[in-house]
Amino acid sequence: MDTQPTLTSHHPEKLLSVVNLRKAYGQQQEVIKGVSFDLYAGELVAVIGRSGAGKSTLLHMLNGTIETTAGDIIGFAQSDSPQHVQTLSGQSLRHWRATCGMIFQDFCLVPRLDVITNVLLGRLSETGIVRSMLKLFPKQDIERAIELLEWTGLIHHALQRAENLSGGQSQRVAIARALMQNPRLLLADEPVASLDPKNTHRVMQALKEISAQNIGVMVNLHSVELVKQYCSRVIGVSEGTIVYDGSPEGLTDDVQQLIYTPSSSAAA
Ligand SMILES: Nc1ncnc2c1ncn2[C@@H]1O[C@H](COP(=O)(O)OP(=O)(O)OP(=O)(O)O)[C@@H](O)[C@H]1O
Repeated sequence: MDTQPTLTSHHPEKLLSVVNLRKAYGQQQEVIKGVSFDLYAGELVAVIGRSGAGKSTLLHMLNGTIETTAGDIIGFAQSDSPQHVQTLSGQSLRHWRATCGMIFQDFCLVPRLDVITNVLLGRLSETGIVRSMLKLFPKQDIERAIELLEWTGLIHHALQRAENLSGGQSQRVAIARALMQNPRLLLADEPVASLDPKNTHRVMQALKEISAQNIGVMVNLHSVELVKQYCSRVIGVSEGTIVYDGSPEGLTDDVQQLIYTPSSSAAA
């Protein structure tokens, strides 16, 4: 599974600074209410909280698929000067989204295309739609896709249609597709929510290996057990604010109550 160079450093590279971030959908109340944190290369950060706490909204704002209402998201992941993600548009936004790969609960594969083409579609922004549809992928991209399918254990399914894969296999293809962009950050929105225990562990193990390759990984999870088993850091969100940011070992019963109990019942 040695597909990317391992870099070690005593000063982890900062990939992202989130400063006082806020989000309200339309005229509704804010669902993210002034959130700040930094994200570093090599971290596997879990975001946990009750349903509706704002976890998905947060992740989607980081890669620019949901607009922010206020605050700043500063990306350091591209080699040049820091970028204010919420001000990006057009090609620079597409470039940021490639730097900041994303996977989802429902995989978002193209069911009728074969597995390797789905992986290669991770390079769509570079290859272009016409070349991609005609499967005119550069040789080095095909080699990289094969490498990633070997790493995920799915090389024997490379020519099979994606619609015939199990949920766990589909999620691993989605991870491979995200890695085709050579991201510095990987955002995973409830990637194991629909998976059985065995596949859940396979996907979590894959995310851990990706973070060990000096990529910053941020994952929305509902299981504290998985957080403790796999993650290096956990951010607890309650009603749009961060109420805990620290090690998984620090998730005591009191801290979990703070994260998972609605403020109205906590006050009662
Ligand atoms: N497009 C939208 N328009 C209006 N409100 C929205 C929209 N998307 C999310 N919300 C609301 O924002 C709040 C936060 O939703 P979000 O999906 O970010 O929470 P979550 O913590 O990811 O929840 P879950 O764990 O159930 O996925 C919820 O109250 C939700 O109803």
